[in-house]
Amino acid sequence: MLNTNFEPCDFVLFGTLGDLARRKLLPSLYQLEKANLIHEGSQIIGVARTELSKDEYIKQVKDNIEKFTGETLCPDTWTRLENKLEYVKVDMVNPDSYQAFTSHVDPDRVMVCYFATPPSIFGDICRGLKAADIIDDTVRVVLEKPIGHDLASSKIINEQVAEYFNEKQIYRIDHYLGKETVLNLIALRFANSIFATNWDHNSIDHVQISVAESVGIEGRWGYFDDAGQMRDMVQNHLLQVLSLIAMEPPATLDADDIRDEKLKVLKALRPIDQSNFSTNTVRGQYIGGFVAGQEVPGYLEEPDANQASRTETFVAIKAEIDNWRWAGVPFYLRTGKRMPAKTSEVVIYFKRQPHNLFKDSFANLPPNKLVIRLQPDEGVEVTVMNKVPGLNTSGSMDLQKSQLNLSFSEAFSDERIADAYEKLLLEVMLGNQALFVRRDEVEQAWNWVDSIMAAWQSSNEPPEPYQAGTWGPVDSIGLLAKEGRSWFQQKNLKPKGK
Ligand SMILES: NC(=O)C1=CN([C@@H]2O[C@H](COP(=O)(O)OP(=O)(O)OC[C@H]3O[C@@H](n4cnc5c(N)ncnc54)[C@H](OP(=O)(O)O)[C@@H]3O)[C@@H](O)[C@H]2O)C=CC1
Ligand SMILES: O=C1O[C@H](COP(=O)(O)O)[C@@H](O)[C@H](O)[C@H]1O
Repeated sequence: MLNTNFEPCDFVLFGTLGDLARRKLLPSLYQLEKANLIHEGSQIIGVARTELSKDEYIKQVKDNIEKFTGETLCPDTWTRLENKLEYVKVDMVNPDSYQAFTSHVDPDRVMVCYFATPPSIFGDICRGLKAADIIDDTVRVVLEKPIGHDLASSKIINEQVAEYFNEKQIYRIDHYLGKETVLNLIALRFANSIFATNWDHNSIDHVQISVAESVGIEGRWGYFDDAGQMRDMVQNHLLQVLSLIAMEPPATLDADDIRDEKLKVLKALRPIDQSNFSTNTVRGQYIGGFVAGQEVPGYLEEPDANQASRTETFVAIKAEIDNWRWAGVPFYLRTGKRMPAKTSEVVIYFKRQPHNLFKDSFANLPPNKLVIRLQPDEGVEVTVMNKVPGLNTSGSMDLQKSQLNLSFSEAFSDERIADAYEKLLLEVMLGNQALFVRRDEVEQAWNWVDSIMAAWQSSNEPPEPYQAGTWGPVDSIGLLAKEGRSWFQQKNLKPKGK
């Protein structure tokens, strides 16, 4: 993963006036500039179809950065960033209009083209770049998720881009791969022999991956209703996290070594189809309720809602990985909107001790748990049993469950936790693909998800309602309860928006 390619580049942001660019990408570029991580010779070229002067664009960028970072801008950082900004109006579906932008880019340096646009025009952008004769080996393209709607449509998009760029030039974003705590999964697993040697079916009973959101669909009915929680979260973020937890040790931290191992996990996922979906999946849709004491509407009462929608806003799945390491170890996945709090964690439940020496104080010794808090309150916690200090006359040893707790904000209080997009934008500028998803991974993930969605569709059953502000439909509790297990519950959670 080591890379010293810190060199000037032309960073071209297609869709610079859109929601993602305003909320995430431009604020992340500001933070990178603040940390002196954008080469002084680089420039940032915003592209959209609206007529704007450079000054108007710069003003919009400044307003958005202030709004979405919530910071008063550092004058020196802003001046450096402002001097790098340029705006070009391009109608991205018209190849002739790309000439407008050739005079702004330097053919002798790396060009990063970030496609923050609907995926339906990724192919048009590639064609336009070709028409303007600015494609060569130094161009990198960044593709936003979701890549397609299913396997077939993702193949079409991937093919369209592959006509112009080879896989080494393509950076597919999954912003979970830029989260510090997700990256830490690699460190935790492979830099600590205590975990590395206990990471399989001999030691682990089951794994839970939960990504709960307290927000609803944030005014994105059009996009979300077409996608649903399965395509929006499971196909990408949850399966990427699962792959990092379950993969074999890669030979090195090079991009393809890691991606080869993740792909093997995705290929080993046991198919869920019409024959087994009802015992292995639960889907839900929120109805009105209360989140953080505030009344919120149900999914079908959201603005622009189609009352007949059967789109799922919650998914729980029991996934199984058919390989040597994970035989018999369920991976329970759960994600939903309008849950009581925004909280994501991976919980590894180790197996119980084979024999209980402490029956007098603990009839059932609880299993050790490794809790990896992805967000918020990022950290790692191990639940252990220990002796309660003190003397007694009974001859028994009193035990107590305790936590070994590493909180990132306490342990690294001098370090700011960077937003995932900051990390990913930096990596693409450095030309490191390790944190980006390869085409075969995306397609394999779609393959698994498509089969579940087809089974749901053929069943013709609606999603199970759950009240906003709860942890999802009752059946999701049953998914674990029928196997004598229960979902991990974080304590002291504070509801928090996006
Ligand atoms: N928003 C989010 O939170 C997330 C978004 N994504 C993905 O990021 C991508 C962008 O999403 P988002 O920002 O929400 O989308 P928006 O619709 O808000 O923005 C799209 C941008 O693309 C430009 N655009 C669209 N069509 C054309 C065209 N024919 N010619 C020129 N410009 C065009 C628009 O320009 P103009 O403003 O001038 O009309 C606008 O700047 C999508 O692929 C989405 O799935 C992924 C994760 C989260
Ligand atoms: O990609 C997406 O992710 C967000 C959740 O991301 P997080 O970093 O806030 O956990 C989700 O709300 C959105 O619907 C989805 O498109």
